[in-house]
Amino acid sequence: MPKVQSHENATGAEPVVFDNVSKTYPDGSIGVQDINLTCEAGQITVFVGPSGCGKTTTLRMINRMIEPSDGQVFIGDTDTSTLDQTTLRRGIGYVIQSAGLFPHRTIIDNIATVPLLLGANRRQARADALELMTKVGLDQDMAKKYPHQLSGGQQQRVGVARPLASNPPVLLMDEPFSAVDPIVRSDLQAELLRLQSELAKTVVLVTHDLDEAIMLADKLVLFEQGGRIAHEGTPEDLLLRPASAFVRDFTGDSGIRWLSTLSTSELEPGKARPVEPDLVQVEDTDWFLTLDEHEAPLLWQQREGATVTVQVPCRSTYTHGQDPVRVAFDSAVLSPVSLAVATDASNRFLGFSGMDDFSAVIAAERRKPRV
Ligand SMILES: Nc1ncnc2c1ncn2[C@@H]1O[C@H](COP(=O)(O)OP(=O)(O)OP(=O)(O)O)[C@@H](O)[C@H]1O
Repeated sequence: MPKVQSHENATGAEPVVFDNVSKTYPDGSIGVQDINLTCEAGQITVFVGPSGCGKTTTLRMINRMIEPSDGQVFIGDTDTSTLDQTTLRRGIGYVIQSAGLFPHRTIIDNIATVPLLLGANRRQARADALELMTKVGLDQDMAKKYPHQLSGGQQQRVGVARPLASNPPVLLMDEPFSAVDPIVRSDLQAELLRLQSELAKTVVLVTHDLDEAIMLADKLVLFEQGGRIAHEGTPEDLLLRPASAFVRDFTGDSGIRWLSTLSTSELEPGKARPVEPDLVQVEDTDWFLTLDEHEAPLLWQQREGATVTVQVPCRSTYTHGQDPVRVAFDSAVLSPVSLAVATDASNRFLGFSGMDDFSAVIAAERRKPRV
């Protein structure tokens, strides 16, 4: 986890600080009450919680799409209420669920919108936009296309690239990935983490998906009914040390979810005896794993001598050091010998990991001192 810091970080990102902030809507509805919270500079803070508990209200008070009724919101040392809204929003990127692109502008012009509005040189703005397309994983061939010619996931990548064009220190994301299918969604999540490791913005993100929150968050903020914060901390804090019964209920299956925060890099895949270039045996068993010509896992086989008696496809593997222990656990549960199949980033077979290996990682993690 990145080290917590409250002041401007090396990349110029600044913290967002809520000081006793409340919002009551004109009809008397309570949006949030007494929010005291720091979204640390250069980190991802994720708001989760049941519907109607104030996540979006809190997010939108940062760029003053919603004005607080009480209290102050700071970006760095600046009280946001002292800035005019245009100046404030220039420093804050905003990504929404449906990408919110201009339908009649090309992708490149969509991305370059804000720099052009601010008077940037057209050629430079477009060159920057092309570079950003690559950064968010979009093919530059798409530059001249219109939003409706792109898939939902591609549009959402443009939705992320557009605010980044003005290089804002703060990026707000309201359910950014909820309109796309699960596979695209996990690609976009991985892309966001990769981008963030490079850009280190102060990101504040709202999601309904607790697993997404656990994957992305440096700090998780769980809201509860009445617009109050039930618990804030690292994902591990919420999962293993819930502050209340509400937090415990909300984070159900917390032990399994916690495995999403543990790296597989401490596992040492083994237990495999090479038989032929494309065949390994699980040590001390009559089970074998066949490999294809690129050494990628292919089939589980049970053998009696040279006869294959059972054969099932190997459908679940984990990428060693890249996937979390939860993925390895899943692979073990789905394998006929209760062993996870480890591969390298090129999907080449590395070895097997078992429940005892996971237990060792969990025990080691539990022994680590808490800060
Ligand atoms: N414009 C408004 N006028 C009156 N009440 C509002 C308004 N916007 C939000 N609220 C109320 O404020 C509370 C918090 O709403 P908010 O949208 O912030 O919740 P949320 O946690 O983001 O919900 P969801 O997960 O459903 O998007 C709710 O009770 C909601 O009904």
